[in-house]
Amino acid sequence: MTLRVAVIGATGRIGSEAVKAVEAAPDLELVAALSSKSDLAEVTDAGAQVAVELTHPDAVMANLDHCLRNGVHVVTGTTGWTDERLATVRGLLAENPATGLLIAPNFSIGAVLSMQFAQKAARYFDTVEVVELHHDRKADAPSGTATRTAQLIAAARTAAGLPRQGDPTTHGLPGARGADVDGVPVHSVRLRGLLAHQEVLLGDTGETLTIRHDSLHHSCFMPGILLGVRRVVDTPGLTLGLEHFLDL
Ligand SMILES: NC(=O)C1=CN([C@@H]2O[C@H](COP(=O)(O)OP(=O)(O)OC[C@H]3O[C@@H](n4cnc5c(N)ncnc54)[C@H](OP(=O)(O)O)[C@@H]3O)[C@@H](O)[C@H]2O)C=CC1
Ligand SMILES: O=C(O)C1=N[C@H](C(=O)O)C[C@H](O)C1
Repeated sequence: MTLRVAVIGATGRIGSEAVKAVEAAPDLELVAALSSKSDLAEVTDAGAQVAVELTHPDAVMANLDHCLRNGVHVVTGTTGWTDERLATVRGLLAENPATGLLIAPNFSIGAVLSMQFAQKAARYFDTVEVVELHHDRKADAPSGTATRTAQLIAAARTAAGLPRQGDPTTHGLPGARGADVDGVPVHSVRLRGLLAHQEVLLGDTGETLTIRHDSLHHSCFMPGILLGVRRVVDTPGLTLGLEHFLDL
């Protein structure tokens, strides 16, 4: 029995790669491929069981609303998540309890591992900052990955009883110290030629630790997307992060 899959955002940088990956998977069948010009009804009309949603922070909520209300499981990597947005999708899922939603800030196995390593290291270093570097067409900053990484680090620091780290800056330009994500400074670089890269810099007396990950091609996200598609159908409710589908 093959799983019927729709890709929403099929003309995009990652969506076009996802189309190829789904088509190449023997256990999956691509039944719809949508762009910004498509009607969302194509997902349901095609009988999709799972939608892979890779669009834009302005579009994701309407796409999830349509899919979840119609019992279509969703795997999304689109960014722009806030507590309010998460509360909205939790509400939608409560109304459709048999349906699964995976929100993955990053589908690359290496990126997921680097986030886990950073979370593990966080308690041992008094100071930590995140630098993310992306291509020059990216709509959101900080990246979804960097935001999630900083949140995981901040939670680990709190659990270990570490205080919020101080900032010695008394003279500076606005933005020079990056965005504050739960007390962790996050710096965003946008540069033509890059794809997606991140460094977590941890420092304490006499030593630093740098955890770096580089995505060099969109193919790196495909094993994670395919894993998400196969697992989400048996995982009702919200799963936040691909790590929950990995045997880490
Ligand atoms: N979680 C992860 O591992 C990854 C996540 N991402 C995230 O995925 C998202 C897409 O990234 P990327 O592929 O680079 O973006 P692109 O701009 O290349 O592609 C966006 C896609 O979404 C479609 N789209 C845009 N607006 C709408 C809309 N209102 N309704 C329906 N479809 C729409 C576009 O259609 P059209 O061609 O018609 O404009 C296009 O197919 C971003 O949020 C990015 O951060 C990216 C890589 C990895
Ligand atoms: O826009 C991108 O390209 C990416 N977006 C995701 C993010 O914001 O973290 C994942 C990856 O970094 C690529």
